[in-house]
Amino acid sequence: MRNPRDFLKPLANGAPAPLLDVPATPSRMIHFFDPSNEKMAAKVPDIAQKADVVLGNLEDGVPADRKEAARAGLVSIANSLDPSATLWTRVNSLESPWVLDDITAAVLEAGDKIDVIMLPKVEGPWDIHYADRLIAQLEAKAGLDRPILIHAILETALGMANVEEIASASPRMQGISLGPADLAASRRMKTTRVGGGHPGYRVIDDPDPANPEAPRATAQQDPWHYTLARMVDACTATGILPYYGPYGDIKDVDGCEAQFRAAFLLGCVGTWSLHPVQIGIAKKVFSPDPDEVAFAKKVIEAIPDGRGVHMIDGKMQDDATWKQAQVMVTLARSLAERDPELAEAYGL
Ligand SMILES: CC(=O)SCCNC(=O)CCNC(=O)[C@H](O)C(C)(C)COP(=O)(O)OP(=O)(O)OC[C@H]1O[C@@H](n2cnc3c(N)ncnc32)[C@H](O)[C@@H]1OP(=O)(O)O
Ligand SMILES: O=CC(=O)O
Ligand SMILES: [Mg+2]
Repeated sequence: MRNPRDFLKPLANGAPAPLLDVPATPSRMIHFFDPSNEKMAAKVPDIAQKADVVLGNLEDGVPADRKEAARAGLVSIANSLDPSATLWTRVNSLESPWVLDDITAAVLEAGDKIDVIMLPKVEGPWDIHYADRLIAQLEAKAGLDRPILIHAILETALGMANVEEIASASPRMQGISLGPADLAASRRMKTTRVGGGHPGYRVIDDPDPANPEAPRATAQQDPWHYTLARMVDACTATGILPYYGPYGDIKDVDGCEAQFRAAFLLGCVGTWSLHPVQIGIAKKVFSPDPDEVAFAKKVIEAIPDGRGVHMIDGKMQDDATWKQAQVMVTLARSLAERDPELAEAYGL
């Protein structure tokens, strides 16, 4: 049991007070880079002008002999990046030999520049409680005046079983991303991919009794549907934000767009981009379609108080569709405030 009156008190003397609400700044794409890779790191200042969030990755993808260089690179980039950029980091997992130094360096040496620490392989609320207290102690030591938030990656079967408790573990929680590669391994799924579908995971029409030899229509299904839908509910129910995650087939831009769109339609606010080409895909998908926004505006204008039943363009609209229209227009407005091109496309 935790005393609810203590929920918004800092976990260490001198640490900043927790936030009541997750900041609603756009995070349609969290662009990953390896801070130990000089070529990639050199591109970050430019990429930070295009991507909503840039993330210095210290975990998987960074070889063991470059973990320290990646940590040092993160601190150096944090302290030289344009302050208008939004910087996150992904630290190594909690059982690794690097994570204590990762979190310590991120908070003590760049804590005023890093908004969110992404924690991989979170298995239950105990992992969040550990990181929560540690970050509070370090924030107090660094004299920070705003809390650094935690973003969990959902990538083990146990984490999946505890997703609601993870989402509600602390007011420091910002959101959760799906980690389809590690989750597939943890679940013993028989795949060798980073996210996306699989040609073997499909449904097929029944045979035609009149013509049993005729070809049967078949279609690939989304193996992440259950996971994403449950994650979206856990996040939304607790006031934090849900994200898709990585799509590893960089050259398959259509597959990437389809996977991102499925996540967007289910309620995710953003995704990861692993390669510069995925930034544009994420921007296109996670910014609502101008035609949908125009229809949503029409619904709101036609039903200013959101009540009753109405026919608009041949479709029944009532209190519930009015709320959907509000979701669409609120998102469009928040993006339009920062992006003149979208403001024009949405007429906002
Ligand atoms: C399951 C998980 O945990 S996913 C998260 C961990 N993985 C990652 O973060 C992967 C990040 N991305 C990458 O490492 C790379 O994009 C790769 C390995 C997938 C592909 O890299 P490449 O084969 O070099 O791609 P490509 O040749 O198209 O790159 C073109 C340019 O973009 C740069 N680039 C590629 N990815 C990135 C990136 N994420 N950020 C910045 N620059 C990048 C390359 O350095 C290259 O630069 P150059 O033109 O100066 O030589
Ligand atoms: O970390 C991401 C994953 O898919 O695993
Ligand atoms: Mg992973």
